[in-house]
Amino acid sequence: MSTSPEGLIILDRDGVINEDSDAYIKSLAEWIPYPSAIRAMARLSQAGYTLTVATNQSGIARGYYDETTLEAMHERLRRMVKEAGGEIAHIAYCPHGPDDGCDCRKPYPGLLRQIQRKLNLATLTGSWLVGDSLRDLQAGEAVGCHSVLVRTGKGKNTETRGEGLKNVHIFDDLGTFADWLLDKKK
Ligand SMILES: O=P(O)(O)OC[C@@H](O)[C@H]1O[C@@H](OP(=O)(O)O)[C@@H](O)[C@@H](O)[C@@H]1O
Ligand SMILES: [Mg+2]
Ligand SMILES: [Zn+2]
Repeated sequence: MSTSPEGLIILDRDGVINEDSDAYIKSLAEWIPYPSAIRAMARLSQAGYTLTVATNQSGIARGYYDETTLEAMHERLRRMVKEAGGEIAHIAYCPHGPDDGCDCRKPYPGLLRQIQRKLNLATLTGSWLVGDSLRDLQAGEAVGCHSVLVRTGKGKNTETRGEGLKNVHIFDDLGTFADWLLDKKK
């Protein structure tokens, strides 16, 4: 099924799909999804939106966990969304640290360009970027996404700081954003 940019949703992971921690999410046991987020992902998927994930995972570069552990988290995420009736088209992650000079660590848009290539899209303009940190929104803005901030994870702090939040839709959580988007689609 081909995707239009407007039908593409790019989700940040930690703090949007699952609980975040200042100590990083270092194991499968520490990866605790928000039940409402899983349900929201299934609803959006069933409504025809293409779901993708773009996540910074500097914990790999820092040696806190490895890519096998990360993949186990993502397998569980894919399975939970599938069991709820939805699917995830692609999960893009940056394993690098802040000093590695990569182009995929948000706020750089490299992960979003990876998703664009994977889905064979000519542009990401008009897609939806949902995050809890300013760097998520900055990555999306760099490629023309609509910016959505959720108050879960670091989102409340991001909102309070207020910097760089022009033209940003703000919702309590992914489920509330899904309600709004699906209502808008009617
Ligand atoms: O929110 P996404 O992008 O899915 O993932 C964020 C995580 O990779 C971690 O990113 C770290 O930032 P630094 O990478 O240390 O700047 C910290 O914010 C951690 O609390 C957080 O768990
Ligand atoms: Mg996050
Ligand atoms: Zn990177």
